Amino acid sequence: MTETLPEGVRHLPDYLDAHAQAALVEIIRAVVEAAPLYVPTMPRSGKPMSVRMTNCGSLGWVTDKENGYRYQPTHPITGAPWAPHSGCAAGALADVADYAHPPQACLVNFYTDIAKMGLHQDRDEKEFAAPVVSISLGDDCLFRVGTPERKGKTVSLRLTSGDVIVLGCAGRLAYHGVDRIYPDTSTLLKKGGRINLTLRRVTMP
Ligand SMILES: O=C(O)CCC(=O)C(=O)O
Ligand SMILES: [Fe+2]
Repeated sequence: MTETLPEGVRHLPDYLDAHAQAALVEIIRAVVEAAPLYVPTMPRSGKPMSVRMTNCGSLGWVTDKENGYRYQPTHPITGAPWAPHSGCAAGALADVADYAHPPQACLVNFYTDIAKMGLHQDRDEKEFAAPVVSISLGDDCLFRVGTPERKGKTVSLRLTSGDVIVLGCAGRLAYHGVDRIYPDTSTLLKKGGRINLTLRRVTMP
């Protein structure tokens, strides 16, 4: 099956080899130890998301009932500053992004077998000239991506461990989401599940 992706959306299959994936998992393990995964909740409704999250970098993306979607320099539960994302895949952004400045936020999403993420735009940043770069690790998922219009046509593609998705230029505000996880499709994570790292530039340089 060949996928025709919406304009500005790039899929780089097997971008990270097995060694690079394992190294990244070790880095994420340390990130999660310092900044535990927490259950994000939706603005206003307070409905819990099925994905658990943490961040590294100078800014982290968080959400809760009271204050909604935002970036902040500290963990919402522990209050501690996020650990720097030195080495945490920041190189990937530099390599694929055609953007001169480093990412500030590295969002870590953890999906169990039943977790998913509804169709949304990444638009809490001030700088849309920088692409969003997203890395998949662990179990496969069914990723859906469309256009910057909510009702635009979408295409679905299966992402596997090591794949990278880039949302840039006309695709920077493309709607996207994760419809499902395919359990037990990777042995990278000992307890299974899927990790997604999303690297973003937040402020204007
Ligand atoms: O898990 C993914 O592949 C997408 C994550 C995402 O879209 C987000 O965190 O904004
Ligand atoms: Fe997103």
